[in-house]
Amino acid sequence: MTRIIDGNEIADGIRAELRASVETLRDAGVQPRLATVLMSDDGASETYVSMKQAACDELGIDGRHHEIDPDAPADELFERIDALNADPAVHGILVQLPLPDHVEKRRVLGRIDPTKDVDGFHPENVGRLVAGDARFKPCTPHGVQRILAAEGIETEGKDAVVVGRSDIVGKPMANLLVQYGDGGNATTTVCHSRTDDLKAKTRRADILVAAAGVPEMIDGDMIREGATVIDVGITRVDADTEKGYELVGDVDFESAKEKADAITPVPGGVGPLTIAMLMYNSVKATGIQSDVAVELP
Ligand SMILES: NC(=O)C1=CN([C@@H]2O[C@H](COP(=O)(O)OP(=O)(O)OC[C@H]3O[C@@H](n4cnc5c(N)ncnc54)[C@H](OP(=O)(O)O)[C@@H]3O)[C@@H](O)[C@H]2O)C=CC1
Ligand SMILES: Nc1nc(=O)c2c([nH]1)NC[C@@H]1CN(c3ccc(C(=O)N[C@@H](CCC(=O)O)C(=O)O)cc3)C=[N+]21
Repeated sequence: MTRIIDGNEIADGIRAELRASVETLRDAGVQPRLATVLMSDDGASETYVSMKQAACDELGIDGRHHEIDPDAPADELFERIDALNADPAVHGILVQLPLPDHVEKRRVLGRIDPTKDVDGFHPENVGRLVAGDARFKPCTPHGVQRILAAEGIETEGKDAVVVGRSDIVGKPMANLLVQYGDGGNATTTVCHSRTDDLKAKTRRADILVAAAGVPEMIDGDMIREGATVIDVGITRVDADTEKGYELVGDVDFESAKEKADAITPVPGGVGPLTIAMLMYNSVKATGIQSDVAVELP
């Protein structure tokens, strides 16, 4: 029987433990605070940011939301980041991506204080991750690692294939899978839009992570019998539903389920873990900055 992995359940468990970590900090007189910054009027981005704020509320983290007009000059965003960096009461800063075209992503990510960089996208944190000394693991790949661990799926010695090489999902995912230690030691292949004969690569995967953002591009025929399939992709597709859209993953769930031993659905798979691991990094950042020893799940 194919196992349908319940991301909400795994995320609930992590959040429950994080609540105790937040208590420890508050008992020590430290109120964890996460600033989210949105410079976009995209509906999906607005939804994600409000979900992050709701997760903060649930855990007792003080979530402060900042909005910047998408037409404003980039300097307005830089000045806001500088102010948040300088505010000792703010422990975590997340600038929601994507940003408007006139704002250079690299300059933004490099401007955030690396000890407050709860996304783990600052070059210092990327470097630490690659060097095997991660401070903040990027939330989505970290969440995928937690799913594999929770499901008892061993990575050591396995063939892992990641479809996608973005800075926020594909590259850090591949990096975690190839690291020494638990959740790593996999033989890892990274595929992208220029990959020749993608199917030949994905069919070798014991663990397949799909993060291309192309709805249902991975079907059962591209999956090895018995594989674990992790679907990171989320695309809003127009549909006759209350919201006017539905969420579609990169994996054709019905045909993939016939081949996979375990598979994540969309929604209810990786997404909830992304939010849980953002909370994890926010608690970790607070501990680092306040010098309070805090246990993390
Ligand atoms: N569940 C969650 O928590 C999250 C979900 N997402 C979702 O994951 C998906 C990926 O996000 P993100 O990494 O930011 O996206 P990007 O668009 O930044 O990257 C997509 C990657 O997929 C590759 N790709 C695109 N088309 C193909 C193809 N036909 N075959 C092989 N590779 C392909 C691209 O290749 P190339 O580099 O050559 O262009 C690129 O490397 C999106 O659907 C996004 O919404 C993202 C973050 C969190
Ligand atoms: N700086 C930055 N950090 C991010 O972590 C970041 C970002 N920018 N930009 C966009 C992507 C996307 N992302 C998701 C978070 C939660 C769900 C999630 O919880 N999804 C639910 C469903 C959500 C819904 O109903 O729309 C699920 O899959 O079950 C999905 C995607 C974080 N991202």
